Formats: sequence, C-alpha cells, structure tokens
Amino acid sequence: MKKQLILEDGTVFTGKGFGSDKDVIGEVVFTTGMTGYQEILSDPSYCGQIVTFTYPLVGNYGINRDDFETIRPAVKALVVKEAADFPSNFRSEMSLDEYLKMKQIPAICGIDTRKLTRIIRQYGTLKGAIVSVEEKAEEVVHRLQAAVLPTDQVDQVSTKSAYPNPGRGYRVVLMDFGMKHGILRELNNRDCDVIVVPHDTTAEEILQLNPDGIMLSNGPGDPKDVPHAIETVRKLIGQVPIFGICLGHQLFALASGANTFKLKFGHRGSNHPVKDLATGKTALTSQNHSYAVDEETIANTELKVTHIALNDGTIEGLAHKTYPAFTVQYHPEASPGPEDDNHLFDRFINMMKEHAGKELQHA
Ligand SMILES: NC(=O)CC[C@H](N)C(=O)O
Repeated sequence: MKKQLILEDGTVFTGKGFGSDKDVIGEVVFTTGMTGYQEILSDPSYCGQIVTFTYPLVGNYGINRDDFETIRPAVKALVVKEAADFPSNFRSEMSLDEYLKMKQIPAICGIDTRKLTRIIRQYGTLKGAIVSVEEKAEEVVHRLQAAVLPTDQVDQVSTKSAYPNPGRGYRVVLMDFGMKHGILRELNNRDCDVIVVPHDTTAEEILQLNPDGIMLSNGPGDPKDVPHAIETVRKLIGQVPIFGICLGHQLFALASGANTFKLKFGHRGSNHPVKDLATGKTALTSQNHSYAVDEETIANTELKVTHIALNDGTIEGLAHKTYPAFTVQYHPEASPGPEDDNHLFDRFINMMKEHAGKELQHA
C-alpha cells in the first residue's frame, strides 16, 4: 500500500507502507548503524521517534528471540530504503514486517533516505508523519506544525513496579528510565543482585533497599522532563557508587548543577569515536541521544569531563571529583554495536568493592 512520509517543513516522500497500517506523527531522526535494527527498534530510548536507517537494506536477517532490548518496543515508526522481503538467518523467527504488524508499528520503504538524512542534518530534527497517500499534504503539514509531541516518554516506558533480578554479588538498584536489557545483561554477567525500580522511586526508598551501587539507565526524551528523577539523583550522589548511561548521564549532570541542551540532529549509530581523556585512547561506541551536557556549565560543578566525542567535541563522559560516581553518554553495553568500553561495568563493580570494603564471593 502506498504511503507518504511528510515533514513539518513541507517535504513529501512517497513510498510503500509495511508493518502496521496506522498513521503516526513523531520526531524524525536517523541512525547510521549498518546492522542492529532489532536492537534499535526495541530500544525504549526511541520512544515517540520515527527512525530512519541510513543503511539501505533493513530486515535481511529477520527478527530473532535473542536480540530484543525490551519486549515492548516504543519506537513510533521506521523509515527505510529497502525492506528485505525474505529474511535469511539461522536465528530468524519472523520477518521484520510480521514483527512490526504484531507490535502495531508502521514503517515505510522505498524512501530516498540519503535525501531525508541530508534534510535532517541541515535543518535539525523535525516532526514528521507517515500517512496514507489519500491525505492532502498541506493539511498534514498544518497538523504537524500544530502538533505538540508528548513529554511523558519516561513514564510510558519505565517499569510500573519494582522487580528483582537476583544474583549473588553486589546489590545494584537500577533506576529504569526506559532501560535497555543490555544493561541488565551486563550486571547479570557480573553476578550483581539487581533490583529494577520505576523512574519515580524516591531516594529514601532506594536507600532502604540497601544498595552497594546505583545504576541510572538510558531513557527517552528530554532529561528536564523528569525533574523528580533529577532531585532523586541529587540526593543519591555521595551515598553509594553511581554509574549512569545516556539519560542517566544527563540526569547526573543536571543533578550536579550542570545544564543540558538539544543537539541539532543527535548522535545515533554504532561507530561513534569517543576519546577517554585519562588514557588518550579512542573507543568506537554505540550511541543514541538527542541531548548533551553543556561543557560551559561544568566549571560550576564538582564534576570533571572524562570523555569527549571526536566527531563534534561534545561531552561523552563525566565523573564526580570526590564521590565514586561516573557516567557516559554512549552505550558501553553496546546492543547494537562495539563492545570497546564494556570494561566500564567492571569499573563500577570495583567502585562498589572499594566503597563497600568487602569482596563478594561471586563479584
Ligand atoms: N539513549 C538515551 O538514554 C537517550 C537520552 C535522551 N533521551 C537523549 O535523547 O539524549
């Protein structure tokens, strides 16, 4: 069925719909990863976004049961150049089209994704809609310009109640702002005794769980849309070791008195070079973010910059000057992408070991 992708600046693309048939409005972003579409479409940080894949072929290895980052995908829609009709891979259980239909996520193929990406690069992230070809473009543009996109994405994707993920090592309270399962997987691999808690859990409730460390997850939207979480993180800094990823990193920065701002079109892909300022080494990293911490506001805080993006010089990592707390803007849990910085999870374990003054048998 023919569909159109319409941008708020009036650009109209026509293509073929697949996945769910419903009409949607969202923020159009692009990702440059050459593989990993299953992890990307199931990463809750994409909640509300229409994701364009710059890699021209998507769906060729199907959908498998191992690579989900959540069981309830929150992405709004997908835009691709070519969608493979016949996936081929020993792990494949269904096609991308079947999966998108099952999860009611619309997609459009046959789009000139290079042109679309250039528009986003030039003008910044835009609102867009995927609608039937029957719809009049001017009316849709009008609707798009008037549309106010939701700001409650964290609440949409965070767990509604706390749940344990037992282990015999250090106890970690994992604040779920839209957590990728990759984070849980890394903590499990290190035997952590994890308790996942909703985004609005208070600092007092968290400390009552007697954690050895606190993990702040990734998550969708503007970090300033979850002021209660900033307040919670502020109260937790200095109490126990903290490790934050992506949205968790931004919340840690805001809680420490720094500021965040929206990047023009964000960083999304699996090969973003990041320099560790302590070692001088560069790692290739998996990224997915629209916001970044403002470097000019770091001087007023107790934080130091530990990592920077080599593409645009923005902050990619922070550490507290006195307390055991550090965060990264990128994804050391990868999924998808390189695992160069997976050792950061070991650093968190070591921090908990030092702080707790005890070595746990399995940690
Ligand atoms: N992956 C994330 O946690 C993204 C953080 C935040 N939503 C951003 O877009 O910058």
